[in-house]
Amino acid sequence: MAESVELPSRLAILPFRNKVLLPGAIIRIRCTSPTSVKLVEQELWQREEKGLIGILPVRDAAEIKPMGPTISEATDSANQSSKVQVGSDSHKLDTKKQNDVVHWHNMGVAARPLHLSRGVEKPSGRVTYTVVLEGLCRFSVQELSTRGIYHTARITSLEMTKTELEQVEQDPDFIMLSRQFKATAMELISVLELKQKTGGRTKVLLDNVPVHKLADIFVASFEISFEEQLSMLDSVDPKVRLSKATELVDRHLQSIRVAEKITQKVEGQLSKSQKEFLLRQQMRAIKEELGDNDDDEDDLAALERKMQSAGMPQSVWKHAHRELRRLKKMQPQQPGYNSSRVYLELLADLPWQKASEEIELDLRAAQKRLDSDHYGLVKVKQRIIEYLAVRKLKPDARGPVLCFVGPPGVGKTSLASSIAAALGRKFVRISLGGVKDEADIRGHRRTYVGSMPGRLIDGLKRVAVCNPVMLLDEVDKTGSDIRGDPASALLEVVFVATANRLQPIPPPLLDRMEVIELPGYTPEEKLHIAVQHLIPRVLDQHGLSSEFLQIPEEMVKLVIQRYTREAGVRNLERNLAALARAAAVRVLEQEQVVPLNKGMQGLTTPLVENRLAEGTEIEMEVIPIGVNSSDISNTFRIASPLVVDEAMLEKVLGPPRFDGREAAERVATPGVSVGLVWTAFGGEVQFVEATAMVGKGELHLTGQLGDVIKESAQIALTWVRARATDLRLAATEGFNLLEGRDVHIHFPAGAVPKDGPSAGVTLVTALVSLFSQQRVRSDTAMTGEMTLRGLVLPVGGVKDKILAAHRYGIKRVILPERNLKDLVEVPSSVLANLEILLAKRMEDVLEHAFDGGCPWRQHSKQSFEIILFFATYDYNGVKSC
Ligand SMILES: Nc1ncnc2c1ncn2[C@@H]1O[C@H](COP(=O)(O)OP(=O)(O)OP(=O)(O)O)[C@@H](O)[C@H]1O
Repeated sequence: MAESVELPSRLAILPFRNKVLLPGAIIRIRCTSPTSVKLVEQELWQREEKGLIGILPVRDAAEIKPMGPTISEATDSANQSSKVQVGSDSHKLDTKKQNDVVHWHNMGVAARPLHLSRGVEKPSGRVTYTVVLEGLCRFSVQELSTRGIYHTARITSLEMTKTELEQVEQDPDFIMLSRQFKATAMELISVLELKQKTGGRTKVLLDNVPVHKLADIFVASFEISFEEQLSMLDSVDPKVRLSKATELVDRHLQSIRVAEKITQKVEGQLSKSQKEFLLRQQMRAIKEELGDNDDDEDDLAALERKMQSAGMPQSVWKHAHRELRRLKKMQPQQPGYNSSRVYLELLADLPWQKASEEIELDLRAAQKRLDSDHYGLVKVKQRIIEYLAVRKLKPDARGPVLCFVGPPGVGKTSLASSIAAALGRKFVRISLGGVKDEADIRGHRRTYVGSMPGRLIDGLKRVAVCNPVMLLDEVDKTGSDIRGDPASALLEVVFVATANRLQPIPPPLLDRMEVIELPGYTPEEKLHIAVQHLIPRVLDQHGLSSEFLQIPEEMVKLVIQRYTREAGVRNLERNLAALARAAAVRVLEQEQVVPLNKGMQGLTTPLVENRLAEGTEIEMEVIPIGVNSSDISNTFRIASPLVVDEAMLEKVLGPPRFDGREAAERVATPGVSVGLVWTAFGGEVQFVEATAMVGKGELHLTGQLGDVIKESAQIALTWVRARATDLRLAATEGFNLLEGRDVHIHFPAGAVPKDGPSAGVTLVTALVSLFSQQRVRSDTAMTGEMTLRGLVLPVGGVKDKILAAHRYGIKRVILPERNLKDLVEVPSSVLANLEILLAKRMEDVLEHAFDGGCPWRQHSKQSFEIILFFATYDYNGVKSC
């Protein structure tokens, strides 16, 4: 609360439109206009010693009513040195057209800042200030002029001197008025105390604060009109002020009392309406007992109207109408009434006639759209364009279902939505993941209790047009069980579908689809996708722009190498989003806060504190007056954007998740080999661990494995056992591991399920490594199937597997010889970093997989040397031995 203050002779003036700040009041304002921002910047923010500013009420010309003395000024910012004289009565110096004129009150209140914070709005970079001000004392304006783009005023303080105050306090009228005011104020406090359980500290005020100040404080704490606020401000004479305040406090008190009465009355009425509700419920029950179904009849009539206007085709209408007639004859309590009704409601809700208007298909525009949404994928885009071309020539052709197959995050869904956009149709995605019941897609039979429409119908209802592009997401994830085969329901419709793998899609469904494979991306492709598509999109989604955040290519590469190891770009996008979120926080952190030396607590009055604490504080935007905003529009821009560096990567994304040393660490002990496999996540590097223990020669397998891989493991073990002699020769200490031992093979690949034959050579290599006790090369991964005779057979998904090897930093890949032709699909940038070794027989694989070549060939080399040694010995004439 304000102690007596010395005012300077000139104050910078912040105009308040239609609002008055009274002495003792506290107000929080947000300055956004260039004038007020400049004023706060220069008068408060940049000053060491925060000064005072003047708050002057103003009002627009349109609002003019007879009021106290005013000053008028044309809002002409060009007139930088304009001076406005203050007159004695109502002064309107209308120098410009009426619209531009604002009227300044000639009396204001000096205020001091209690709290000051600076903010930068994104994405414009506009600076704003939030200031908490405390009104101190009244002043009158002698002369108003401008300083730059804001106003200043020569002022005279209207604060009473100590002697004047002492004199007033002796005045019997003043004493009487004081008593009256205090009594009313006390009454108000008691009422508030009851209502809000506060006020204890307010009572203390009554005894400690001079009563003429209390008058302002009390009036400032509740809502009164602008006119009343002005008249309170104009009450320089303490007696006038006290009598006005008493009147206003009393009125406020009465209004609280009236409000309370109304609340009580409303509460009474509420219980009455509850009573009514109960009675109505009872009445309804009685009516139902009597079979008096007026309400239901009304409802059914409404349903019929809805059905009529739904535009159903004739055949559907016939069926629906028959159903409605049946429904009308039923009693609501009858079984089947509800399901029949829900069914008809659904029929009436479906978008039978509502279609998004198909735009004339422009293939060039479609190509442009696909190109602008997706980087690369040339063949895929080409196939889509062909598909669209056929649609254009024969719009009613039941074309094939396009099925995009590929690992997660390679753009399957977004390609489908680009197709919809190119056709000008709405897009709806229906997830089929986990659907086991055919009825989930097709819908239940209506006679089934709790029957529901299927996901397709649901999708149609959701999208509300009858010709959307429907994306059947994850067709490979539908299961089939005794309740039917969900895939068979899909045969009836034409859509775009996606799947991660082809294998689980039932052949009849696959037959109707045209499969377009989307392999994973190379690191270079990921970099392009990130720079051209993901970063701009992520920045936009977070309300940022490159003015705020820049992610250099080098850093994107690090994110790709160290934080992701996926075939697609989904995690890359997530990591970029994490950086954008962190940047958004930093941008907001630039909003600096200056807590001024004198804390607010000691200064505010409990009454005003209450208002702030209860969130009812006044938050007003200070109006721009006399300002041409272009003057300073670009003054406050973010100095420099935040540029992501390695330190920020670590801070936001954590320590690197992948470091390229994994393979070396895993194969440190004999019995582990590095394979390339194909999973639902695309090509993957998978480690196979083999170990042996005392047992009956059994094979144990663990990991998420399908039947085919179990068979591969059996073949591998048989093959290795058949070469037991060679291995025995090769093994140093473990050569008898094969006999009386159980073998345990583990695929430690977490939750990635693995089936298919391509781990055959990897399994053999792990076993040979175990039995020969030799480590495999950590820089080499292999793929391929084998027969019992050790013939290495080709495998599928070569491109994806080689991309995976590249992601893991593998340098050599052993590949079945007959897969050589598949290498044409592999980007040359990847091949340039890899040594491809071809293998025809299992021995070729082993030759490449171990450092010194196939372990038993090494062994036979050693034996040969020993034999030679003996021969030499013989030669030297030790025949006698
Ligand atoms: N070639 C590309 N160019 C631009 N953006 C791409 C490209 N490939 C993928 N994206 C973006 O990567 C994100 C993931 O793609 P999308 O959701 O289409 O993957 P998906 O293949 O459908 O994955 P899922 O199998 O998990 O459904 C999207 O934001 C998509 O726009």
